[in-house]
Amino acid sequence: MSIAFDAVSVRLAGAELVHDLNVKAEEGEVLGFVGPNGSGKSTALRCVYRALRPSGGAVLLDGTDLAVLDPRTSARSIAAVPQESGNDLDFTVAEVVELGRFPHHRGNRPMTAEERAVRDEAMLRADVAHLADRGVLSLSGGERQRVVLARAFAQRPRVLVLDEPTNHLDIHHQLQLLRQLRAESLTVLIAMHDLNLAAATCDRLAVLARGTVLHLGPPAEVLTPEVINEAFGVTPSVVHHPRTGVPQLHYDI
Ligand SMILES: Nc1ncnc2c1ncn2[C@@H]1O[C@H](COP(=O)(O)OP(=O)(O)OP(=O)(O)O)[C@@H](O)[C@H]1O
Repeated sequence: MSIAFDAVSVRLAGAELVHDLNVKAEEGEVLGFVGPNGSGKSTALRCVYRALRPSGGAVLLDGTDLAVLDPRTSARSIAAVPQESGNDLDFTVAEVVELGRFPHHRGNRPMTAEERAVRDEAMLRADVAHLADRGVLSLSGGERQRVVLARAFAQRPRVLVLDEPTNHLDIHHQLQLLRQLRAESLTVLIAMHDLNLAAATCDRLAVLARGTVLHLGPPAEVLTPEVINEAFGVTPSVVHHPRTGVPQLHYDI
């Protein structure tokens, strides 16, 4: 499924946080959102997983305005790994991951064996199966992040929205997640601060600044010293990965 921001703007507390946002992730594409702090990445993504409603324009799921879909319907297609999960109840890991099945349920039926298998597979994929019976409040930051990821996998979405999903993960789990995202036929919207990992992961990057897209294109086109300087006010040296050819940025400290 595709996701498009069609002239999206977001006003909150009298400020325009996002404006004139026009970008479309095609089915199966990994689209990265990069940009300085406060540039509107999270605000834009929150409109896709419906934590925020655009004040102008629309977010389109395969051409349909999300605003006309009931939340449970869109949640069958769109899963999110937000920056903060807001989960401060001491559920077990298995219980939190089960919540991912909620949009697919009718009423309060107990989980079927098939549903449990989906949950268990999601826990394995996010490497939290060994934590299934632990309370989430007792987990480390990275473990908790992987539980939220498992919940999103359990949702079996067509579109996955991830806001800085690697910020608590060790390098092993960062690479595991980013490889998984590339291997799936999911449409992925991902906000990232690590531009080198973004270059290796994303088909295209949207560079945001001051609430709108400054540049959009494949990593090799947008990760140039000029664009990085324009967006972040620092000038990197750009080299290319010796095996993959992906652009990688280095900085003088
Ligand atoms: N609820 C709110 N009310 C007022 N301003 C807000 C609100 N939420 C976000 N903002 C402001 O909107 C701007 C964009 O925030 P957003 O979180 O989208 O940026 P970001 O690009 O994700 O930043 P970061 O890289 O720091 O995570 C920021 O200046 C932020 O302070």
